Order: sequence, then structure tokens, then C-alpha cells
Amino acid sequence: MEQLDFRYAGRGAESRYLLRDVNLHADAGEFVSLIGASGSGKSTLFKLIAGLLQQDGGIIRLNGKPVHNRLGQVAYMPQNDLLLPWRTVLDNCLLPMELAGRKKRDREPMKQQVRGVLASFGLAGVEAAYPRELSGGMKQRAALARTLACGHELLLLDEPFGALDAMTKRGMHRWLLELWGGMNQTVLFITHDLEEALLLSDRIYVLGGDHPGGAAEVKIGLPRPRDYRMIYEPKFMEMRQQLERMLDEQAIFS
Ligand SMILES: Nc1ncnc2c1ncn2[C@@H]1O[C@H](COP(=O)(O)OP(=O)(O)OP(=O)(O)O)[C@@H](O)[C@H]1O
Repeated sequence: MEQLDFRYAGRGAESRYLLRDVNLHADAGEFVSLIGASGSGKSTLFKLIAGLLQQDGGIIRLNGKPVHNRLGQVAYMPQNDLLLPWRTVLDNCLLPMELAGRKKRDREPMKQQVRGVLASFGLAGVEAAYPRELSGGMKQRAALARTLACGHELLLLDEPFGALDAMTKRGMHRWLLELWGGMNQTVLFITHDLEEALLLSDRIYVLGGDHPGGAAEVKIGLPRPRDYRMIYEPKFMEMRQQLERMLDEQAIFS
């Protein structure tokens, strides 16, 4: 996206910029994280990319081309993505295809496609289960499966592991890295967890503050495959400190 602006109505008649002149990009197959203080506009940026909100200025391109109607063109997993409690895991995952207006006669091929995704997520045994029967980690995997089952190339994941305990989160990181390593999808990932951002990403954008281009870019040169032992390495700790400093500076500017 280039020179993206987003304003909302303030208390008086004036409008306030939440995002101003924001430039960021993700190459095909890249894993890019967005971090930044609460309220810096990360989720709003995702809503703009997904086409749920309209920007006030700037261009958003998909595959290099400006796309004006982006609704349904990218896979978006919002914060606190809830599975519908009255639908089974399989039926929850079929939902985006139903909403996209796929025909009834396509239902069997759709089910086969979703079953394949669920199997690769280790959820084959719980297709017929209801969300209340799943653990926290399984629910998040099911919500991710639903997001992935639409088959879009760009995935927007807004704090998908924010509510999980530390050990479950580690398991999810291992699993996501393995999964992403075997697919061609581009991931944009919002998190407040610096360790998570460093472990998963090729690049990180720090949103907000006083950066030219609205967001500061940090390239993560850590080798892949990655695992948790890396978090104790000097390079990892150095980058973590760099991100902490950037977030501290942002707090001063806000
Ligand atoms: N239409 C609007 N009207 C009023 N305020 C708005 C509007 N849109 C955004 N905001 C303000 O902008 C802030 C930014 O929202 P957003 O959820 O994008 O930030 P965020 O960086 O994702 O925050 P968090 O990390 O807490 O999830 C909101 O907290 C809200 O105060």
C-alpha cells in the first residue's frame, strides 16, 4: 500500500488522522508482522486491506494491481474470531464459501477441500465436534483452518494467539511455521508479542510514532527453520531490544 490515509470523525467537527501516509508491502510468500502501541491503527489497517473500510487517500494493491472491491479477495481472521457455537467444526469452515455464494451442488467438493485443510491442521478427528468441545489451541487452529480454506493468497491474522497461554502459544508457533513453510501464502500478522513477531517474521513494521512512511521497517535476518532455542541467542536479543526501543520512542511521540 502507498501513502495510505485513514481519518475518522473526532469529537468536534474536525476529523482525526489515525493512519497518515502509511507505506508498506509484502512480497509473495513473505511473513510480515505489524506491531505498535494499542490504538496505533493496526486492526484498522487490516480492515482497509480486507475492504471492510474505505481509505481516505492512497492506494492498496493486490498482486501489484489496485483493487477497489477487495471484499472476499483476502483471507481475514479478525481479533477474537469466534466460531459459531451451533455449527460443527466442518460447517464453520464451510461458512466463508457459503457466504461467497458457492452453489449447493459444489457442497461435496467444498467439503473435500475443507476436510483436506482440517487434516493438515491435525483436526481430522474433530470435524463433527462443536466449538465448546475443543481446547483453546484447537479452536484457534479451527478458526485458522476456516480462514485458510477460502484459498486466498493473502492471509491477514489479527493477534491469532493473543488469548493462549505461553506453552500452547509455543506449540502453535511451531505448528504455524511448519504449515507456512509448506504453502505459498503471504501472511500479514498483528501481534503485541515481540518474541512471537521475531520468531515468525521475515520483516516487521512498527506502526505509529514519527516514522517517515507511517511505519518503520525492520528486516529479520534470522535463518530458517526457526525454533525456540533462538530466543536466547545474542542476535535475537539484540533485535528484541531494538524493537523495544522503537516502541518506547513511539510512546514518547504519541
Ligand atoms: N470510526 C472511528 N471513530 C472513532 N474512533 C475510531 C474510529 N476508528 C478508529 N478509531 C480509534 O482509533 C483507534 C485505533 O484502532 P485499532 O483497533 O485499529 O488500533 P490497534 O492498533 O489495532 O489497537 P489494539 O492493539 O489495541 O488492537 C481505536 O482505539 C479508536 O480509538
